[in-house]
Amino acid sequence: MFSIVGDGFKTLFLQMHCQIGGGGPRLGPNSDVAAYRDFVLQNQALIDVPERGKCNRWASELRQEGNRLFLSRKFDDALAKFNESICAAEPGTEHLGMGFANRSAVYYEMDEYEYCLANIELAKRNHYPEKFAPKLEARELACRAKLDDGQSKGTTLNHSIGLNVSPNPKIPFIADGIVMKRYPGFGRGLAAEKDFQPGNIILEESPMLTLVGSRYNYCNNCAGSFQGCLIPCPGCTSAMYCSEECLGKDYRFWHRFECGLAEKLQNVMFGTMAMAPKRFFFGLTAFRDDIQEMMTYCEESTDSNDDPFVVDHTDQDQLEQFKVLHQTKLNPSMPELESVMRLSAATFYAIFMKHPLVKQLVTTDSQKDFMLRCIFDYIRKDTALSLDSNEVATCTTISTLSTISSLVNHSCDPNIIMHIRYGRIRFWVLRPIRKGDQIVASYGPTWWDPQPSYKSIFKCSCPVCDEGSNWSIHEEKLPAAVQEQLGVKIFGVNNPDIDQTNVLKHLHHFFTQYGYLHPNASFGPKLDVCKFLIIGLIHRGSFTLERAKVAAAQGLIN
Ligand SMILES: C[S@@+](CC[C@H](N)C(=O)[O-])C[C@H]1O[C@@H](n2cnc3c(N)ncnc32)[C@H](O)[C@@H]1O
Repeated sequence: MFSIVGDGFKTLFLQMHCQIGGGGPRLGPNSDVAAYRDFVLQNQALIDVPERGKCNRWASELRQEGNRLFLSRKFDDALAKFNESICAAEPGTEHLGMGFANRSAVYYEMDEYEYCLANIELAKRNHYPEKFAPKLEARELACRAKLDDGQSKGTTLNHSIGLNVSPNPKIPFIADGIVMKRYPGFGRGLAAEKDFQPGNIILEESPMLTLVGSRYNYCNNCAGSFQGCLIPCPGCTSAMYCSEECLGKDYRFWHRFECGLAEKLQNVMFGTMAMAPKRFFFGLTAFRDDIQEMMTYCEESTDSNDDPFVVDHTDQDQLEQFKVLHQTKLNPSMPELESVMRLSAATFYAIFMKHPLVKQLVTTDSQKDFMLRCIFDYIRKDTALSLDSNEVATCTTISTLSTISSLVNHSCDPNIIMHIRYGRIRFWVLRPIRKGDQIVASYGPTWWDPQPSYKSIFKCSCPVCDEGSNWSIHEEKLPAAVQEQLGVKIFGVNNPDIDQTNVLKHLHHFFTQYGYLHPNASFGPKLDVCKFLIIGLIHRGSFTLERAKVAAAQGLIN
């Protein structure tokens, strides 16, 4: 789970405990969430922080900081600073153009010429000052010369990172032959109805909702992390997007409720719990802003189907997807978080009820009560349902909520690698999956890397942790032929001259051939190698795809 906790939330939490000691209202883990709401409404002053508006002076200061980082060749940090400056710049002023131009300079130094040209274009379209135009033109010419000289980092993939097996006809982003099943001890999960082989990519889903702690490195809609292409929300300083399409979609389903409240929301954030209001407003939008209709559906359909495989995903019907997600029956037991969840729901309620649009849509007492309870219900469910990925480079956690991928359960002996980044969730088969197997990913720990510090909100029922199962690591020595093959593969992985895609192919071939010896202790490091190779391929592949998109938009390729 996400670890960011806002200062306002901490202050409110302390105040709640002081009041208990001082004879104030007793708010305990079982108190009704309405009592928490009343407490927050009485103490609103404690969480009220001002919003930061667009300001060119601030944009200029941020650009100077970015320039210093650029000169020290800290390019990623410089990009984040320039992004912050782009967000702060007042629309229609030269400060916006200057931010994009500075970003183009970073990309030139990183030998990312397509991204550089894209930013030069953005600078020109956004009032870049005439007096500096020769500098920008010189950079553009130099960039084109580099590309003409064949110095692009590449716009074609030599290894697909998309679904590479036949898709489900109604859900094109998941392999055919996968269904939802209920598993004792796990709840819902994904089951294979046919065999899958190592190397198969069996899911490539765009998350329905995302949550990212860092505003200036990721797209506010899809959580894509292509800093070089991010454009700002024209209305606030807190959201960036990887495309006009993401900007439009996010505005419609979420950002119109969040825009102008970002600082207040950040101040009361308690990790993944911030996903809940997002889900609520996504639902409200799917119900065409008709809170009464949404309320009637949510209150009357308590026994509806929670199997997302019944929904036809080809027509991208957000209402159907919302409905099936709403039906999730998960009710995790988290006694230590009960008060926090209630307080969190109440603070979100108090903040959103000040938004003019929310005030206009949510008017009666019963509608207000529904909004409060719905956000509380989603906080509880989404804490369990969200899938998280930790980004080491930016110290950020990306949380996602989706109809299909959120069904995947954890096992310390995973058969897939789950990768969440660049606006996509991918499931990549690691070791052979047989018809009837549950498809399981690791949420963190594995048998070869148990991660003692890992804390989970559930007691793990996977075969490795379940004392009743007969799962155990085989310590016996492997046959000579296998050992020899393992040795060769390790050599291949460490050798920079060998194409990693081929090494991955060999490793997959190895597991297909000798997978029956799993879980042998000697396999652990190889599974780890597979994991890193897969992550590396997705990383490079995603950048290549993005570079190709940027190049096509520039007319550099067809
Ligand atoms: C991302 S959801 C997976 C889908 C979920 N099982 C469902 O019914 O919707 C994660 C939640 O599933 C359950 N879960 C996943 N892996 C588990 C495991 N190894 N042992 C027990 N429960 C597990 C926990 O409730 C966890 O919070």
